[in-house]
Amino acid sequence: MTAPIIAAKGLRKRFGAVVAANDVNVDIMPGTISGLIGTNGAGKTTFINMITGYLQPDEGSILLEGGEIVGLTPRDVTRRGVARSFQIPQLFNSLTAVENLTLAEAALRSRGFAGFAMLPDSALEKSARATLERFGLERFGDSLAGTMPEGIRKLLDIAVAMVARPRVLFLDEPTSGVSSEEKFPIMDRVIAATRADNMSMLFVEHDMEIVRRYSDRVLAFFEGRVLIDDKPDVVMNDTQVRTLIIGEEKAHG
Ligand SMILES: Nc1ncnc2c1ncn2[C@@H]1O[C@H](COP(=O)(O)OP(=O)(O)OP(=O)(O)O)[C@@H](O)[C@H]1O
Repeated sequence: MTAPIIAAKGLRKRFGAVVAANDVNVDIMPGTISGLIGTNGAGKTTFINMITGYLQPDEGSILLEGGEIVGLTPRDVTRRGVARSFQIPQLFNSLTAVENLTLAEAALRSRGFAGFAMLPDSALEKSARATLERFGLERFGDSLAGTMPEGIRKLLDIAVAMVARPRVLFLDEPTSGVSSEEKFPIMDRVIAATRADNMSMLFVEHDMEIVRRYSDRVLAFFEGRVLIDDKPDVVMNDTQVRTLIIGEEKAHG
């Protein structure tokens, strides 16, 4: 039997009276794409924050290929092969696309922002341009990140996360804030890159058409718990999911 690449067990997290994670158990299998859905405040971002080291769970364990990662810093989690994006792109707006990518790579290779010194490195630039090509962004190489359309910024932000060549990638609302015509091309690029590297990917998404089309399995969160974890059709047709989540998400999106 294949072992999960990530096994989250018994995760709990409270913020005062709010229980954001209430005994969350999730296995992520190698090479799979998981959609994560849930109402606003269901605990989706909290879950990603705990896995990627941005939040420490109050209780529970997160195993990456069998090794505990609770307690590691975000940087150390990234170094072990788990990358992420945020709801809002984390780009340097006054730098070009190539500079954003080379900076990310330099920072990974070095131990911090001493990486700035490595910006003119032609090998880094070549690698950045190859990444841009992979995402169909080559014509934006010399554009400033702050001047790009939102869909391009989202894609560039994901490309930056992938500089680490992660084995597992977490995307927090990769298509939020972009037009409905842009959503599918963005997902097509991201999924192609994910599959080409046999990466595991989990993405938070409010658009049910995107979830249905791109997920191998879907996790539905409600009030800090996993309501159901199954194939997309099973989850989408589940009565509780339809009543508690999909109805509300239609209004949301
Ligand atoms: N740092 C924090 N301090 C206090 N409360 C928080 C904090 N982070 C999250 N919460 C609360 O925990 C609950 C879960 O939040 P979370 O952001 O994980 O939900 P979500 O499912 O990602 O929602 P959305 O779809 O709106 O992004 C919410 O009630 C939220 O207000």
